[in-house]
Amino acid sequence: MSERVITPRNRGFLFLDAHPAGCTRLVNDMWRSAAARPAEDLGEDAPVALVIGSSSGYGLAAAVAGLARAGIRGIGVSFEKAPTARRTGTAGWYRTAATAELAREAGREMYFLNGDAFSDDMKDQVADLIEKRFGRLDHLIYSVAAPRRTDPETGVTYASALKPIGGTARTKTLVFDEDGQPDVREVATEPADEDEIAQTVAVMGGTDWERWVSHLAGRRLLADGFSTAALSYIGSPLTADIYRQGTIGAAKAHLEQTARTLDARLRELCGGRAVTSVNGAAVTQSSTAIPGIALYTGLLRGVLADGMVSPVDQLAELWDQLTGRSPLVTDDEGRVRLDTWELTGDVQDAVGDRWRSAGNETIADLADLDWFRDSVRRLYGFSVPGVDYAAPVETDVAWPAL
Ligand SMILES: NC(=O)c1ccc[n+]([C@@H]2O[C@H](COP(=O)([O-])OP(=O)(O)OC[C@H]3O[C@@H](n4cnc5c(N)ncnc54)[C@H](O)[C@@H]3O)[C@@H](O)[C@H]2O)c1
Repeated sequence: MSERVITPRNRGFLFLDAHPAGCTRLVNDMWRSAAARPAEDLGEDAPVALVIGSSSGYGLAAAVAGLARAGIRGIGVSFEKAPTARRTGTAGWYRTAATAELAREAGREMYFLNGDAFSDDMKDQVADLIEKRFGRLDHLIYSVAAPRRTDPETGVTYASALKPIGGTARTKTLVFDEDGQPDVREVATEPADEDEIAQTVAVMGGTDWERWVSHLAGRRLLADGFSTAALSYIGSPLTADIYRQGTIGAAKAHLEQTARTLDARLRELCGGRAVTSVNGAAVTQSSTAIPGIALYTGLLRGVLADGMVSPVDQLAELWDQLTGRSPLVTDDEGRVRLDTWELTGDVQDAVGDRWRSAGNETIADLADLDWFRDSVRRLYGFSVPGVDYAAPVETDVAWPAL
């Protein structure tokens, strides 16, 4: 037992500790929101799903919406750090424990594995578990965001870069100083060289997703009608230089091309499907690291307020499409578009106007800064309504047992 009061300590958008009670409460709130049309208990017919990146952001939304709404059972994979004597566990550690508890209460068989999804060892562990417990896999959601990937075949480690391609990008950004005051600045990012582009594609492109599907197909675990979706982002012209036209955009283009190749293979192999799911902007640990995205998301919230569609609501829609509750609709590039609320002309015009006039004097009126600050803190379980932060809390929470 190691109960203590946890106070937030941060450097910029990164916090050193996470609050277990806050993380748990957020997962519970997501569950309630996704279960507006709860799934019936399908027993042995319940879809078997694998969610890779299940502890955070869109992957967590996939796991929670899948369990609460689509009635899935299956496996979640993520890479999180355990609590130690000095530090709490990572937020994803506590969110995974909370997700597992909700799955248990709902009577859904769900296992969580902690380790490197890029490794062959993790692919073997997952395949063994599917074989032993479920016999088949119906759905795979791929939602990994990582700075590095070691290729298991060569041992080479690739690092992703967040840079423009072809020329220097100047973008406005939003940071907060030590007193929490907003600071809108312009930053210049030098263009990536060919090697940085290739390395980013090697980390965040479709290679590992394709390896997962091939691995599971090789073990004959893909059910008839198997479907898989990998998460992607397009985003606004305002962030295009650094995002969609930049190194990460090259990786997303590779991911989307991988989807088209996989789709053709799976149709032939098992009547299956592979798509990318293009989702809207959300405050996550990964997205706050991208220059300009914090400002953009704060302004977007300023324009849309509650009209922003949460990750769990977007993923509930994705599950409806993957499980046949509603038809699977793709654009002409084979992508499921859950980002249309963000990219309408009206919304982009309004965000663009605000972006151009954003400065230190105007930002508080243009962006929803309180929402943005709270959203960042909530990534670590802080600023969650209803949690008593003055009370000691148990940090030594066990990873869900297999
Ligand atoms: N945040 C956004 O605005 C946004 C919008 C649209 C699409 N997306 C896409 O969603 C996907 C997930 O991004 P996110 O923002 O939810 O990220 P996130 O940082 O919130 O979550 C990343 C997840 O990946 C897991 N992970 C990282 N490295 C791993 C490894 N080596 N092995 C196993 N698991 C690992 C983490 O544990 C975590 O569960 C990405 O493809 C991203 O491009 C994000």
